[in-house]
Order: sequence, then structure tokens, then C-alpha cells
Amino acid sequence: MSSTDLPQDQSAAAAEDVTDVPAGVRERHGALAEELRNHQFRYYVLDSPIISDGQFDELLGELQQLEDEYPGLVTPDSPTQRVGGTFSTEFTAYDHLERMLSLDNVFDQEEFLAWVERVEKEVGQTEFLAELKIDGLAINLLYENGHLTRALTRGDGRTGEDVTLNVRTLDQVPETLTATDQFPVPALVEVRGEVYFRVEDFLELNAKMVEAGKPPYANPRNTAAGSLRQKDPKITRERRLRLICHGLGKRDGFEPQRQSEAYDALAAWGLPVSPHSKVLTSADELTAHITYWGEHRHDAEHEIDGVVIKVDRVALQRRLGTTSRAPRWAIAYKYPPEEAITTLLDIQVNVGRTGRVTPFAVTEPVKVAGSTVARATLHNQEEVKRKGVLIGDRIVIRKAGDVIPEVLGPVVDARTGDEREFVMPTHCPACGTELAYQKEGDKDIRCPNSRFCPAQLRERLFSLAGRGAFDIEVLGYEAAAALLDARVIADEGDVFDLTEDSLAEVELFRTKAGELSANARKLLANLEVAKDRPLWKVLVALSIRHVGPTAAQALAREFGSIERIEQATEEELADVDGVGPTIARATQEWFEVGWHREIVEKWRRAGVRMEEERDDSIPRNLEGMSIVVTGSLDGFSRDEAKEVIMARGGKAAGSVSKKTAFVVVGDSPGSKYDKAVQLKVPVLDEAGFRVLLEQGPEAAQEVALPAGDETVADESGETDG
Ligand SMILES: NC(=O)c1ccc[n+]([C@@H]2O[C@H](COP(=O)([O-])OP(=O)(O)OC[C@H]3O[C@@H](n4cnc5c(N)ncnc54)[C@H](O)[C@@H]3O)[C@@H](O)[C@H]2O)c1
Ligand SMILES: [Zn+2]
Repeated sequence: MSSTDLPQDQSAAAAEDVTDVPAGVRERHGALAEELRNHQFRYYVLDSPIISDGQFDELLGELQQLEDEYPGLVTPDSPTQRVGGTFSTEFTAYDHLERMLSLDNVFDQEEFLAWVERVEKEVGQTEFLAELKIDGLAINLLYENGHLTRALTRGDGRTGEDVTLNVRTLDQVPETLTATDQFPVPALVEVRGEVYFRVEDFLELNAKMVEAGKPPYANPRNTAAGSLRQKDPKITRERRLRLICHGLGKRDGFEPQRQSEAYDALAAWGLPVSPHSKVLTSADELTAHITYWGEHRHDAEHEIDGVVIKVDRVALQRRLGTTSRAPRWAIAYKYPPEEAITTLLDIQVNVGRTGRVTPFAVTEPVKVAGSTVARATLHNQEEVKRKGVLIGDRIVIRKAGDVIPEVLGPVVDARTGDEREFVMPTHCPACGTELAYQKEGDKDIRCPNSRFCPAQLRERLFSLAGRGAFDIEVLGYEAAAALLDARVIADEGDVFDLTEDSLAEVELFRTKAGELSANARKLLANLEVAKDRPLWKVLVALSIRHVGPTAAQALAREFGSIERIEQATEEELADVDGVGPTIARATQEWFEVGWHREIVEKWRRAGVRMEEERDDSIPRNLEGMSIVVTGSLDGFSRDEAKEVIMARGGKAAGSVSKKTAFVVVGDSPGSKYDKAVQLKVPVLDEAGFRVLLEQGPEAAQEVALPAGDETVADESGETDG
């Protein structure tokens, strides 16, 4: 929706097309413009929008499209032609000395490159200043003879609201500017910038809100606006608002040649500027900047909704000029919005593979971060309370990258009184069993009927087929449900016993003609291959609570077989690096259940491999020995070091004890090294570790660093290196 060259094109076209606008289009245009103005009022005056910025931009885009198609619709007061917003009568209004503009937007690479091309066609190849687009609210600071005399919000671009007293409470806003040799203080200057919340401060503010039993604020931008536009400056002061300056208005006695030079001056005078601005020349460099920040948008201390690219030379900025609402020498590249506002239709619960009952939000479908979302997680009952959402609320949801969409909070202002509180069910929606907390203080309530609860069975069967487990492509959610419903398997223990005959009983695995489907054959073939998966994947497939791929790999590497894991004591399990007490306990508890052991037995009988493959060419010279690796080694990654120890029959332990045979130390070893010294466990450097692997423990003893004597350790390191 770039409208960079609208004014000329449109006035010419408008004269011809005035009469050609169909009534229906005119009506839609009028309704859209009205709707947009209402949203602007909520956004700029009430600081409480009820749709997200992305949704607003989409409506504005639609208006722009109508006007592109029917230029006769364009009027000076159309939202496409004006700096959005207005001002509230709560504040005294003053005119800006020079108009404050908005920015034109582009939303993809193609639109962006078209803008660069247009600029370069007019002014030739030139330097650009690439900045971050800070998601805050615009402010205009007037300094006269170096003294702050007025601070105004942007308002409608000509007139803003006087928030001087509030702005004075910001630590970063100097009362007087500091003159330097290079940059004397001008007689007058309007400095434009963005007032914002640091994400960190915003989260802290929200934590306080929740503590006080109030619903959290939905997002930093609107909260910053609400915090600055306060009748009582004391409230503003408490909020820790920040400022970044990104432009100039009228100036008298200061003529920078470049935008970047203006920032140097602002910084010299004591005003905050962004550390992320960069002068770039080629379209490739600009594209790289855009891509980089698109991928790192959460690395800045404030939220960003895009990047801003500006022509750096002021003379060229003048040559390019402005439209009625935005400069033609700057463009905002907007990233896909990660937040949306929608209606919370219901809160339902899901029963997971370990019986955990979790509420989730069912929302009116809405587009966010490039996909349509109709569900969002709410984690647990406590979270629903903490977020303060009611069924029927307008809610803010967020989807960042590939993660599952989450509910941020309600738009409290939009409540009608018809909203209702969510009540956690007392019984499992799948099997009717009474839900219970397993232990006191647990956050999650569970369905205790883990063996027979159809929801848990389905989830376990489905997850057993996942990529990190048996990786059985054909066994999706639907197939899992069909197998259980047709009772050809009672639980996951039976899955490897499926045959052509049993599958023929399941409708999903039959063709219309009643024959066994190709998918059924594929499932049987998949199952055959799955029997030979590495041990850690088999462990993941067991659905032991807390045992994900990382813990499973650690257990498999350490013990080498299901049998040895089952026989291990809790202490032995907990001592494995990457396992720890919680997982150790969960693993032990899992094996204590009879029908769990039956699953293992059934799989074993069906021919599932239950141990790690061994390479017999490697000498088992570390059999039974506990070895701790700490710090980083040059020749081995952490996992590689563990693997070579385990391949030789040793045990890669996570903590140092008296039983530890050797501690291998790399760079910056940390507390495990200190512990080794304290317990007088022989310490090996990387060269010593190689001796241990190649020649065995006795040879390693010879080259071990005498524990407790750092000077000797250093010498030894030198002679060995
Ligand atoms: N949700 C709603 O109901 C609603 C209503 C109205 C407006 N909005 C949102 O507000 C925005 C439109 O507001 P707008 O007119 O201020 O346009 P904008 O936010 O897209 O861009 C203009 C503003 O960007 C700011 N900015 C941030 N970093 C900058 C930098 N480095 N250099 C220059 N300027 C920088 C400036 O203050 C400038 O005024 C859109 O994101 C729109 O979705 C939302
Ligand atoms: Zn149940």
C-alpha cells in the first residue's frame, strides 16, 4: 500500500473519474473510512484499540485499493491522505512549528525495491540510513536556546497535545541541551522521537499488575501511549518510559547535511538516539538489513514493527519532498504482525498423552504472522486466571515465528458485561474420570485413567509415530483414532502386532471395494522399518513424562539398553548429564507400573530393537568408569566426548563425586573442576583425554594433572600442547 507518488497522479486522474464510481463502491468506501476513523480514535485518543495494527493496516489497504481504482473517491480527509489521529480535549493543543508526518509502508521486497528505484530515478544513486521502526508513540520536543519549552504528541500532524509535564518525568529527556565544539546548541530546534517501553520494563509492569490482581496490559505500544498521555505526571514517572530520537522538525541555527549527522548532533546534545542506525548504499545491503532485523526482531530492547529506510542527504530529502501525510524520502518496511485481536469464543480442554488437562482458547479465526489462527494455548487453569480472560472477551493473541499461538490478555475496555468466567471441568471430557492433581502444588490437573482414557491412548499412539519416535508416516491422528475405535489394538503395546487381517477390519484401511488399502500395506511396511530405530527413539515412544529427545539420548547413550535403564537406581539415572532428578524419578515411576512393562515386553517380542548398537572394533577399556567432561574441548563437541567415553564402556557423568575416575577439563571449566580438585579426582586436559581413550586409564593416570596444584597444571598443559 505504498502511496508515495499519489498526489500528482491522483489529482490528474480524479478529474476524469469523479462520476464513474459505482454507488456500492462509494458506500463501501464511506463505511470503511468511517470505521477506520473510529479505530483511530480508539488508538490515538483512548490508547485502547479493539483491532490489531495488522487488521487496521489491512482495512487501510482496502481503502487505498478502492481509491487507486476509483481516484474520484479521494478526498483530503480520507484516512489515506491524513496523518492518522487526532487530539483529545483533555490536553491543551498547540501547533507544531513544522508538520509531523507519518510514513508510507511497504510489506514486501518487491514493493520495497520499487520504492528504491523510484527514489534513485529522481535523485540518482545515493546513501540511505537504515533504522529500526520503534513501536511506540511519536513525540515532538521543542528546544529554544537549548531549553525544553514544550513537548507535544503528534496529534493530527499539525496540532498536538501538550504533554510537557509528563515528558519532563522521563530520565532520558534533558531539560537543557549540552553544547559541543562541533555542535553548538541552535536557537531553536524541534526534535522528533519515539516514546516506548523496554520489553523488559513492560513485562515487569505486567507482573506487578497480575500481582495486584489486575489483568495485564495487552502490549507495550498502547501502554506507553496511555502512560504518557496521563493527566497526572506522577503516573508517567512511575512507568519508566524511554525515548529514541529519529528526526527533526523546524530548526533555526542548525543545518545538518545528512540525517546521520543530525543524529550525531542529537547525541552530542545529550539526547538518546538508536545504536542500530546504519548508512547503507546498495539495495542488497538494505535488503540484508531488512532480512536481518526480520529474523532478530526480538533482539532490540524495544518492540519493532519494521525498519525505516531514509535518504540520508538532507538536500535530496528536500528534492523528494512529501505527500500530504508522509515524506517521499523515507519508507517503513513492515514485518508481518505477530499480534491480532479477536473474540474468545470458548475455552475448552485438551487431554494430553500423559493425562495433563490443558485449557485452550477457541477464537474467531484471525490472520497472524502469516497464517490463520483459531486456537491458542492457555497452558493451565492458573494461566487463565492470571491472564484475566473471560469467555466472550476481545483478546490479544500472539504468534511469534513457529511457536504455538498464545493468549496475551483481554481488551478490558471492549467488555459488554455478557462475558463469563471459565470453569475447569471436574471430570475428564474423554473418559469421565474425576480429574486430580498428582501431587500437592502441581500446576497441572490430570486424568488419572492413563491406561484406558481414550484421549490419552490416542495421543500416545499418535505421538509414538512422531519423527522423534518410531517415525511412522501413515500413523497420523486419524489413523490412531481409527485403530483404537475399531479395537484392533487395545493400546500402543499392540501396534507392532498389526497384520493385514486386523487392518482389514478398520474402515479407514479399506478401499471402497472393501480391499486392503495401499495405506494399510504402507503402515505394515513402516512398522517393520520402525522396529530398528535407535534406542533413544524407542524411549521417546514410551511417553514417559519429561523424557523428550534430549533426555532420551542421554539415557540411551549412558545405559545402552532398556533393560539397563529399567534396572538403574534413581541415583544412577539422575547422575547422567542431561537427566537430573525430575526425569530420573519420572522414569523410575514409569517402569514401576505393570502395564507399562508389558508394553516394553510386547514390543520386544514383536522384534523392536531394545538396545544401542555396539561397535565391536572399539576397545572397551573404560568399562564401568565414571568420567566427567567439563568446559569446552577443541577436538570434541560435548556430545562427541560423551559418545567416545560410552563407546568404550565408560559412563559420562554429569557431576563429580568420589566415584569419578577422571575429570576432563577444557577451556573455562567452572565449578566441576574445583570440585575435582577438592575431592582429589585426577584431572585430564584434552591431550590427557586422548591418552585415556587411546591407551587406557593407566597411561592416563601418568599424565593426569596433579589435582590441587594450579601451577603444575599449567606447566603440564604446556608440555603436552
Ligand atoms: N489497531 C488500531 O485500531 C489502529 C488504529 C490506528 C492506527 N493503528 C496503527 O498505527 C500505525 C499507523 O500509525 P502511524 O500513522 O503513526 O504510522 P506508522 O506507525 O506506520 O509510521 C509512522 C510513525 O513511525 C514512527 N517511527 C518509529 N520509528 C521511526 C524511525 N526510526 N524513524 C521515523 N519514524 C519512526 C514515527 O513516530 C512515525 O510517526 C499502524 O501500525 C496502524 O496499524 C492501529
Ligand atoms: Zn480421561
